[in-house]
Amino acid sequence: MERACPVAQSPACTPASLFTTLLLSSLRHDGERQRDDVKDSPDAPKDFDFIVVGGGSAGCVVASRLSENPAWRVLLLEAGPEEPALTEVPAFNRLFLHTDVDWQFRTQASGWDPGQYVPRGRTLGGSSAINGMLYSRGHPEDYDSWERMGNPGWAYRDVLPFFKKSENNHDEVDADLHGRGGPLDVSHFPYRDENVPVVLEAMEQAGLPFNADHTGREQSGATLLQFTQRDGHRRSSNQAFIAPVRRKRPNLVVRPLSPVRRVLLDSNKRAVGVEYDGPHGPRVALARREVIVSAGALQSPQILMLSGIGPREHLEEAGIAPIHDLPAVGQNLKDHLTTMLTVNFTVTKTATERSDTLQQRLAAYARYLDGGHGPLSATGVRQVAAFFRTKQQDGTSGRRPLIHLEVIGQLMKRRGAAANCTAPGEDSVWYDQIRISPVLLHPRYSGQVRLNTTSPRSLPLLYLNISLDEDEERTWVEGFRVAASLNDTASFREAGIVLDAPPLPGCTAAPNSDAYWGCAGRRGAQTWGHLTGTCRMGPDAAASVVDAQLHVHGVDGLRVVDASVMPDLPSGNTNGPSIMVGEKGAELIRQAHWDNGMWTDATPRPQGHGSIIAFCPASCRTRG
Ligand SMILES: Cc1cc2nc3c(=O)[nH]c(=O)nc-3n(C[C@H](O)[C@H](O)[C@H](O)COP(=O)(O)OP(=O)(O)OC[C@H]3O[C@@H](n4cnc5c(N)ncnc54)[C@H](O)[C@@H]3O)c2cc1C
Repeated sequence: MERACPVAQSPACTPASLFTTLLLSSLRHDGERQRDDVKDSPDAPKDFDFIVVGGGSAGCVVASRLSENPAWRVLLLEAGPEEPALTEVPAFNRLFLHTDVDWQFRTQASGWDPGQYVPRGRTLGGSSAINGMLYSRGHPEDYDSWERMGNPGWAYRDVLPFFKKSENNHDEVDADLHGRGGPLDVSHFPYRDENVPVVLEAMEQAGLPFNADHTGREQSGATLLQFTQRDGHRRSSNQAFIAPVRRKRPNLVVRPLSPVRRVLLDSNKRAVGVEYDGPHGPRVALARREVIVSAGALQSPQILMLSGIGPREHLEEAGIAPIHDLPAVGQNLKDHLTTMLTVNFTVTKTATERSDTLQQRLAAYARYLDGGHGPLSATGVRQVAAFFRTKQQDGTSGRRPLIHLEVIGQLMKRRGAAANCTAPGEDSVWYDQIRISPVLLHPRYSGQVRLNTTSPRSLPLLYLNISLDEDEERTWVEGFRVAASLNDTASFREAGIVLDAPPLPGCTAAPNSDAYWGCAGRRGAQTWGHLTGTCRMGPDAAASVVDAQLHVHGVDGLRVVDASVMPDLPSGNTNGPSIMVGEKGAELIRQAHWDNGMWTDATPRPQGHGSIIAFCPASCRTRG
């Protein structure tokens, strides 16, 4: 996930900076997307029907869907800035890591994890603005198991309509399973990297049959992935759900650069508003109906805890007065497990377009600017993946896969114009190495999120607790072995793509042995950015945070709607599922305020600030 060079920070990156500036000036301009709603003066109205905290994958959906009703005033508060224009270039999907639109979390050492960087989007669009854009849903059995955990309404048959509702699929796909006409464009990239068919063929030769649609009836197999993009331009949740309606809906107020400090509760444990830092100072906004927390799996539990909702002992130890004891807040942090020490193949022939010369690079930029064509409109060989069940699963009844093979291009040799710096995206679209990571989709361990300080500005502490039992290690090693077996295929031989498995520092085992791959997994173990589960959905307030309606147990007028509510990981990337949670959450909210064809007004408007100040510091009483 690491970017090779900090673009626009050193003179060495000048060519990259030049190109990005050129592109930037040709793409839509950030300023155009701003509206008066950004101006958050103390006199601005502060009463809303709904307040959505966090404008990420799920939050943008919730705010967009709720504001479809012109009678409801909806406030969307996002901690980060407007989405930068360059996020739309697929090849630059790693450009924004380590920048100010990335929260740049670090984990605490725990289990096999010595401490590592964890990216998260900090901008309108959230992580969907900086992610790899891969569209996945996981397996139908994932959602059936959510229902079996005590969450009625979350089985596959129930969530499928919400996946379809969002989707505007442009490819030839089964209409029973895919949507057309939704706000979120999904399709294959328009540009096909030369090695895409080579890797797909190698996978088939290695026993992974081609599957035309891994989000269809069957997930397993080698596949050409679909992405949240249209004509070579990223479609973040912001681009899909907020940007098209933002100017048209006076009842939707979007405030970037407005981190929420906490949810305000009245003395009946009812959420009545939020306290936040606007660009022009501290503010309070009030919600007549509900507050919806959509700040993602790391910050939704942080906001709940800062609001006094969480494990009593931890809150007291952190110096927060507990208002509602909810032990599961911040627990059950789950993620897919990948590795930095991947199965690497050297591309020995010139099998991919290289940025060897300035002319080639300029040509690529020109092709992109002319309607989104060429290598910059895609993510190189990353368009291919495979999902499969392992031998460990033989004889078991479930069909969901345990391994995802992720394929990435990487530029190892710096040549020609690229010698100065690996420009944004070049490492994925002009590469001389193919890296395959076997991703473990259902590791059993779980971590936690804890408060670091009482300041909303300080990032919470993350413990991944990575560790596998012997069974899981065997499964993972099988993933490495299948990836390495591509070396024995005619497809790779003919294309001159050769396994490169050198001795690994700290691993004594013979290269390409099971022990060698086991060591690569253990030493390279890292997050895949699919953090979920910290406000887990379930029926029991002792073991979960929200119920199947996404209400926080024991608190009125407060829901969590984002990846944090997932009670278990889906068997695939989590952006599509987070957007589905947003769609379903918005519908649950809509139904709760809809009675006999009338919008209900059952929720009493809070009377001034009288009921809130019990939990509001003196400073907040004077705020606008
Ligand atoms: C680098 C990376 C690559 C990934 N690649 C893929 C991929 O290719 N495909 C895929 O399906 N998934 C991918 N994912 C995962 C996927 O993007 C996430 O699972 C999904 O976006 C989570 O959605 P969310 O709504 O829960 O949180 P987010 O989208 O992270 O949104 C949370 C939002 O809340 C805001 N926020 C936080 N605290 C506050 C506060 N106090 N006040 C106001 N706002 C706040 C944040 O700034 C953010 O905008 C990737 C993730 C990362 C980080």
